[in-house]
Amino acid sequence: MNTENAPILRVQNLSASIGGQQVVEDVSFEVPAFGVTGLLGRNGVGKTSTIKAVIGLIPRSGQVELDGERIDGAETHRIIARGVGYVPEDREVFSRLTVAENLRLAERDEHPRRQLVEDLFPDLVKRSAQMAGTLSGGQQQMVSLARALLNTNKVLLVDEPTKGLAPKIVQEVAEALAEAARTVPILLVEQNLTVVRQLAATVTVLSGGKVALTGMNAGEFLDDTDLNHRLLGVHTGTAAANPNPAATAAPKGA
Ligand SMILES: Nc1ncnc2c1ncn2[C@@H]1O[C@H](COP(=O)(O)OP(=O)(O)OP(=O)(O)O)[C@@H](O)[C@H]1O
Repeated sequence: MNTENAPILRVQNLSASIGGQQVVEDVSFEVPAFGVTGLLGRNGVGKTSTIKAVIGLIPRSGQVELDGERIDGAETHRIIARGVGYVPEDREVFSRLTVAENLRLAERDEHPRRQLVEDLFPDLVKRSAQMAGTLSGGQQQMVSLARALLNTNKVLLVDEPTKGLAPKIVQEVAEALAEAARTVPILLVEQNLTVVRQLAATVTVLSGGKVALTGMNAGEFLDDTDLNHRLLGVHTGTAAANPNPAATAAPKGA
């Protein structure tokens, strides 16, 4: 049970390799039990790999505690069942199933939170009979988020939810995440710094597979032009700037 101020997720000395190459090196950080925590860094620094290592999708060493209990020895499906919701970068909807079928397949709890999901995503209710593969990128992102929110999770790991979406849809996804964060703490990998500023209380920043800073107030980080330039490669002041221009330059299907 989470006691006040105890982190919901504690990652210590996490290392992971892909194809024999170390992509996460001795990473330690905590995710508070409330609100949104940003996991930031330039392209290729190991953000996705860190999330995958936390849930055992890639081989890892080190210690991961969920709500005070070790999960680093467990298999991915058991970690998910213990309350770690995962919203992957590429959304991974079942394109040949309907929206309703995608959601039903994700239901794990005896009493899935259908009402919450319907309230958050009214558009998905209207589209429940539509094949998920024919949805826009933004709508697929909503399906992906909705699937994670149907179950009662202790924490959600959300990987680049606004990537490739048009600005208006980015805002819709951000608002859905803000609502979701009222019910579950979120670790958010996000390149869009406007979204980070809007949602995150604190940030951990990776650089070259290692932690460059952790637990810093998000607003203070984003206001620090030098830090932003050094760690993200962006000049802020224009905190709306995106360190990965491709992420907003080419909205796909949104
Ligand atoms: N399947 C893979 N095979 C080989 N190398 C990989 C694979 N996936 C990731 N990597 C490498 O691991 C490193 C970390 O990648 P990762 O996707 O974790 O970074 P990231 O910070 O999430 O990047 P991005 O912001 O571009 O998604 C990179 O050098 C990448 O090239």
